[in-house]
Amino acid sequence: MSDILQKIVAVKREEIAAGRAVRSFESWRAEAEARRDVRGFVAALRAKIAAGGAGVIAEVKKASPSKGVLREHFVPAEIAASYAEHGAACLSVLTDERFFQGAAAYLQQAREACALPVLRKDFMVDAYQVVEARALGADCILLIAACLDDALMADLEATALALGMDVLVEVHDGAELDRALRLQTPLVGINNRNLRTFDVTLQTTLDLLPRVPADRLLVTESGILGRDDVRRMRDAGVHAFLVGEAFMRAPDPGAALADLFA
Ligand SMILES: O=C(O)c1ccccc1NCC(=O)[C@H](O)[C@H](O)COP(=O)(O)O
Repeated sequence: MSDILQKIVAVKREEIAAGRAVRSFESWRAEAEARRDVRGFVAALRAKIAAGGAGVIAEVKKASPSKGVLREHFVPAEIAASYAEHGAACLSVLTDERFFQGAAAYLQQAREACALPVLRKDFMVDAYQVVEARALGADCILLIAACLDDALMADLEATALALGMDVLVEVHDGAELDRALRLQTPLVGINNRNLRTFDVTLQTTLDLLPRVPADRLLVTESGILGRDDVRRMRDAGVHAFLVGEAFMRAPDPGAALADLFA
């Protein structure tokens, strides 16, 4: 695991321990199970792609470890509404506070402002976070293969699927991809960002793409900044995109989405 992931995961474990002292797993799970409002994340992506468009997962992210603060005027509900108006398939909302200046409340505010399915973008290492995610309204969770061993990854996936959520499994190399393909989820994200160096290259997606079976839905993640990037990915057969920075730096994130994928 890279240094930054190790640091983030250590903080997550502290947060989970603190969370358990305030509210139990069973209490979150009961609230999660009582919700009957899951929005289909994979279905929304597939519908956009089937209609001939791009399946865009539009990110709501104030800051990141590699880039610092991306946006000063940061109102999640406003950003989410603009994304929905301009054709996003789904949202990704950072809920990590320490490293991304995110918040659980941002996920709730973004989801309430539109009808799009929402990914809880965080670093999941415990089923506690998964039941909490659904109780907050998340429709999908992120599992980062580099943070998880096979047994834990499968366990977190099972918890999410049992609650009706979708799962995006994220990989950065061939070994992680092999592990991800043992999961049930069809949704496989290839992160173009190397989390050791923070270098970003779309070549990562191009290199791993031939190894992704046709029944999986491949999402290219990170570093999609211009129309050339979109064209390069589409020409290679990639139709789903997770984009943050390019939208967050724009005055109107939704208008930037429409422009990027015009
Ligand atoms: O972006 C970082 O600095 C980072 C550091 C450690 C773990 C994850 C990190 N980023 C998460 C992401 O990969 C992006 O939020 C996502 O793929 C969107 O990327 P971009 O369009 O380049 O903002």
